[in-house]
Amino acid sequence: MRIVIASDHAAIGFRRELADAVRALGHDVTDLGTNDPDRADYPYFGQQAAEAVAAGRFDRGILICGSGVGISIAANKTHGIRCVVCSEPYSAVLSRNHNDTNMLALGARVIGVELGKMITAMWLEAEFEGGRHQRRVNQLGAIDDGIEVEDQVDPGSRC
Ligand SMILES: O=C(CO)[C@H](O)[C@H](O)[C@H](O)COP(=O)(O)O
Repeated sequence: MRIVIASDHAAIGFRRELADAVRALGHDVTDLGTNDPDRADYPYFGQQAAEAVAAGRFDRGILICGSGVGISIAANKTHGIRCVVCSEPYSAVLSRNHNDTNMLALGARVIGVELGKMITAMWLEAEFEGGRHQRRVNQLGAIDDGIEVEDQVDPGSRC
C-alpha cells in the first residue's frame, strides 16, 4: 500500500524507525517529517497527511505525536478521514474491522517503538468487515456532510 507518515518533534526517531519497519513489510512509505528537532505544531503535520489520504494520493496514513491525541484530532477534522489513536493492537484491529479507519495515530511518549510496530502491522493487515458496519461508516460520512443521522436498529438482531 501507499502509506504517508508524519509526526511532530516528539516522535522523530520513533517515526523514522516505524517508517523503516513499514517499508520492510513491503509498503511504499512517504515521510512528511518533521525533521526539525525544534518544537513543531502537530496540526500542520496532521492536516498535511490527512489531506493527502483524503485526496487519494495515499491508501493509509500513520501519525505520531507525544500522546497521539493532538495529531489524531487534527486528522479527523479532514472530510473522509477516520483516524484512530491507540496504544494496543485490539483497538487498532477493531478500528479496521468495524470503522474502516484510514489513519492510525500513536503516542511516542506513551508506548515503545516495538509495540508501535506491532500495532501498525496488525492495523495494516486487518480488513474492514462491511455489513452493518458499512451503514455506520456511511453515517459517519453523513456527519461529515452536515447531515443529521437517524437512530436505526437492525430488527431481530438483538445481541
Ligand atoms: O498533541 C499532543 C498532546 O495531545 C502531543 O503529545 C504533542 O506532541 C505535545 O503536546 C507536544 O508537547 P511539547 O511540550 O511541545 O513537546
